[in-house]
Amino acid sequence: MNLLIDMGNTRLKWGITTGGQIITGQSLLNTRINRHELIELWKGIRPPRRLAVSCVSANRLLELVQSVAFELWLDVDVILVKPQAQAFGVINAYQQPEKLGVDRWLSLVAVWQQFHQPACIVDCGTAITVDLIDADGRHQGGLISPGLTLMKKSLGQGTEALPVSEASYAFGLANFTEAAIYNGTLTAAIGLIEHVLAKHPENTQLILTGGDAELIAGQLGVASIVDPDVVLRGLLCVLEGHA
Ligand SMILES: Nc1ncnc2c1ncn2[C@@H]1O[C@H](COP(=O)(O)OP(=O)(O)O)[C@@H](O)[C@H]1O
Ligand SMILES: CC(C)(COP(=O)(O)O)[C@@H](O)C(=O)NCCC(=O)O
Ligand SMILES: [K+]
Repeated sequence: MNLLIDMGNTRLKWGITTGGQIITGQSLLNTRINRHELIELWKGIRPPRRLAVSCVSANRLLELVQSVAFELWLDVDVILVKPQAQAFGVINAYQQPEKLGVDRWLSLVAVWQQFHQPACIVDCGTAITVDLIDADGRHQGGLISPGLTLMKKSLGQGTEALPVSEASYAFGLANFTEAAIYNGTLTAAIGLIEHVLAKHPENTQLILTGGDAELIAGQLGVASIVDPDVVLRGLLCVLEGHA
C-alpha cells in the first residue's frame, strides 16, 4: 500500500492506493494541521510502503507531515515530488521548469495519461490555475489568478466598506453587496475559463479540480469534467513510474 498527499495552500488532500486505485481520505484544512490531527488522520491505516508528497504550501507543514510519517511508519520511503522539464510524456512549458507549481505539473501528468488529447486543466483552489496541454503532450503554458475566497478576502481587506461573506447567492446580477461580491468573483472565474477555451481547439477537454470546482462548473457555459483527485492521480503516475 502507498500513501499520496497533496498539500495545497488551503487544505491537505490524501488517499491510499492499492492495485492502481485511489481511496481518498478526509481532507484537512491547513489551519487545523498539527501533530495530533495528523496522527488521528493516519493511525488507523495500514502502514504504507511509500509516501508520495506534492507540496506548494509552507515548509513547516511539509516537515511536520514527514516527521509524523516517520513516527508512525519507521522505514516508509518518502518521495517528495518536484516538477520536471519533461516526464511521463509531458513537456513542461516553463522557461524554468522547476518553478511550475508541482500540483500543476502533476495535474498535467494525470490528465495526459488519462486523455491523450488536448486538455485545459483548471485548479479552482486557493488560486485558480489554468493549464493547457496539446495533442502531443506539450504544455502550452498557463495562468494564475486568485481563487474565489482569496478574491473575496482581498476586496474585504482593500476597501473600507466591503464585507467578507461565506454565504452563497442566486447567480446573476445582484441588488445587495454580499451577492454582488459573490457573483462578481464567480463571474470572474467563469469568464477566465471561457475566455481561454474560446481561443483553443474545440476538442479541448476541460477538467476542473479543487475546492470550488463544482461551484464554478455549475455556471460554466461549456461542458466540463469535475475530478477532485487529479493531483493525487498525478502522484500515483509518479509512483507507478518509480516502481
Ligand atoms: N470547507 C471549505 N473550507 C475551505 N475552503 C473551501 C471549503 N469549501 C470550499 N472551499 C473553497 O475551496 C478553496 C480551496 O480549494 P482547495 O482545493 O482546498 O485549495 P488548495 O489546493 O489551494 O489547498 C477555497 O479557496 C474555498 O474557496
Ligand atoms: C499557483 C499555486 C499557488 C496554486 O496553489 P494552490 O491554489 O493549489 O494552493 C501553486 O501552484 C504554486 O505555488 N505555483 C508556483 C508558481 C507557478 O506555478 O508559476
Ligand atoms: K491544488
